[in-house]
Amino acid sequence: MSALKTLNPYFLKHKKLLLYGVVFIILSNFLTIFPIKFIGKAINIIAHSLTSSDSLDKKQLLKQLLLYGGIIVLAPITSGIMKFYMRQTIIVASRRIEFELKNNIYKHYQTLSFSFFKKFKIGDLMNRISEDVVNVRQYLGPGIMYSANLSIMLIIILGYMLASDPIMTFYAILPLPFLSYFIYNQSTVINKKTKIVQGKQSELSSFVQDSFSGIRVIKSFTKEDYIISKYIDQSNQYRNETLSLTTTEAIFSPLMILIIGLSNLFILYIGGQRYIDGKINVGTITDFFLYLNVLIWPFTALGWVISMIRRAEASMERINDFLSVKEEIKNSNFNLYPIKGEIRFENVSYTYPNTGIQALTNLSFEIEPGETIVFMGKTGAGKSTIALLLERLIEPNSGMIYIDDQPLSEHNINIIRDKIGYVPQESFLFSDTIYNNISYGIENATLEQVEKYAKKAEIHSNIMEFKDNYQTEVGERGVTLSGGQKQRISISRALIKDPTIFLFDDSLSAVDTETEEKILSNIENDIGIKTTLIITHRVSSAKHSNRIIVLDKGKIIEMGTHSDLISNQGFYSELYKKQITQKLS
Ligand SMILES: Nc1ncnc2c1ncn2[C@@H]1O[C@H](COP(=O)(O)OP(=O)(O)OP(=O)(O)O)[C@@H](O)[C@H]1O
Repeated sequence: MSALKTLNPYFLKHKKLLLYGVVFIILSNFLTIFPIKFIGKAINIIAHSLTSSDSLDKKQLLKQLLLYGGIIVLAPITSGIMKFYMRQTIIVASRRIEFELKNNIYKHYQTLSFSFFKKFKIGDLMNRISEDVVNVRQYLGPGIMYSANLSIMLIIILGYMLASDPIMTFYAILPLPFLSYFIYNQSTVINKKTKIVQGKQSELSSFVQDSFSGIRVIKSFTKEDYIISKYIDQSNQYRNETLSLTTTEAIFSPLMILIIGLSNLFILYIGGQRYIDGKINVGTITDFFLYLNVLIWPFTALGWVISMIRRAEASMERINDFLSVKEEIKNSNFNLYPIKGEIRFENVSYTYPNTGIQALTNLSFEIEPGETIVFMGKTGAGKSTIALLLERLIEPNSGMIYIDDQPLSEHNINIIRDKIGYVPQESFLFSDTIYNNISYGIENATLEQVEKYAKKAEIHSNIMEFKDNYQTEVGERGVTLSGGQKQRISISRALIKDPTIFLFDDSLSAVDTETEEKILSNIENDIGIKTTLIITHRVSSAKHSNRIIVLDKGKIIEMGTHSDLISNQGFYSELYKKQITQKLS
C-alpha cells in the first residue's frame, strides 16, 4: 500500500466530498437493511390473520400491514436517492483526482530532459498517463466506495442478523468469505488474461498499421504473401488468448451461483430445523433470505476491490517511478538579455548514457557572431550531437560550451532556446494547419508574417496551390506533404522566430540543390550578423560558409575555408570531387 500513499494529498484536498460520500453510504445502507425486518413482520401478520377469526383483530392487523408496506416501499426509494448522492460525491472526487493526477504527470513529463524521452518507449510513457491512471482512479472511486459500503453494511446487517438468530447468522455467512476469495482469485486471473489479450490486440493493430504505412515497400518487394501469413499467425495468437479468457469468464458465473446457492441451502436447512424446533418463526427465515440477498453484492465486491487495489498499487508504483525522476537540466538564470551569437566549444566530450557510444571527444572550435559554419563528416560522426549540446538538450560529460563568453549552463535556457532557430533532421510537423505549424514559435503571428517566411523558405507557391492554402491540414506528422515540403515548412518555422543563431541539421537534404541555393541565399540576405551552423552531407551548402569543419568519430579531422580544404586533399576534397562529377554527369 506504500505506493498509494502518494495519493494522500489528493484525498486531503477532496476530503469534504469523500466525507459526504461516507455519510451517504451509511444512510443508503441503513435504508436498504432497515425495511427487511418489516417484510418478515408482514409475513407473520399475514400468517396470523389467516388463522384469526376476530374481525377487530383483522382490522388492526391490516392497519399494521399498510404501515409496514409503506416502510417497505418508501425506504428503498430513499436509499436509491442516497446511492445517487453517494456516487455523485465519491465518484466525482475520484474523477477530479484522476484529472489532477493526469495533469501533474503530463506537467512533470514536460520538465524532463531530452535523454529521458530517448530512454523510454512512447507507448510506455503513454500508458502511465492513461491505463495506469485509470487503474488508480478505479481504486479511488469504486474501490473506496465499495470498501466503505461493505464495512458499513456488514456492521449494520450483522447487528440485525445477530439480534434475530446468532446460529443462523453463522451458517448464512459461512460461505461468503469463500465467495470473496473466489472473486479475488478469478479477477486476478481475468485481469492477467485481459492484459495478454490487449497486448496481442495492440501487436496486431501495430502490425496492420505498419503494413499499411509500408504498403509501398511491401509491394515493391512482393512481400504480400509473407505479410498475409504473418498476419494470420498473429491473428491466431490473438484468437487463442481471447478463447482462454472466455473460458475463464465462463467458469466465473456458475461457480459464483453455486457458492450463493450453498448459502441459501444453509438458511433453508438450518432455518427449517430451527422452525420445526419452534425456535424461530417463518418471518425470520424470510428475513435471512433477504439479508443474504443484500450481503451477496458487497462480498462479491470485496474480492473485486482487493484485486483492484493490488492493480492500483502496481500502477501507482509505475507512476511514482516517473514522478520521482528529477529534472536533469535546470534553469537557474531568469534574466532577460540579448544574445550576440558567439559560440565556443572547449574540449567537449559526450557519451550517450543508454548505449555508451562516445559521440564527441575533446571537441574544440570557436564561431564568431555572424559567421556561417558548415559541419560535415560521415554518418555517425557526431554532428547532430553538437546541435543537441548547443540547445542544452543534453550536457557535456566534460569540457565547456560558451555562448557570448558565458558558460552555456549559466545562461537563461529559455533565451538560448528561443534565440536558436533549429531545423531538425527529421522535419517534425504537428497534426495542424500549415499556418499554425509555421507560426508555432511566436504568438499571434499575422498571415503576412507567415507568408514572408514561407517565401524565404521557397514554400509559399507550393502552399498557394493547396485547396485551403495556409489553412491546409498537414495530417498526422505531415503525412500529406512531400519530404521537401515538410523540410521547407520546418525552415519557415525556424525563420519566423527571428533567431540570432540558425541551426540547420541536414535540413535541406530533401530539396534539390537549386532550391537549396535559393533558400540559403534568401536567408543570407536576411541574416545580417546572425550566426549560422549548417550540418550537411552536401558540398553545395559549403559555398555559403566562412569555414567548414569535418568530423570523424567525434573528432575534428579538417577545418578551414573551401579552398583550404580542397588543397588539403582530405575527406572534403574527395567528397567535393565526387559530388561535382555526379552533378556534371
Ligand atoms: N539518442 C541516442 N542514443 C544513443 N546513441 C546515439 C543517440 N543519438 C546518436 N547516437 C550515437 O552517437 C553517434 C553520433 O551520432 P550523431 O547523430 O551525432 O551523428 P551524425 O554525425 O549527426 O550522423 P548523421 O550524419 O547520420 O545524422 C552515433 O554513433 C550514434 O549511433
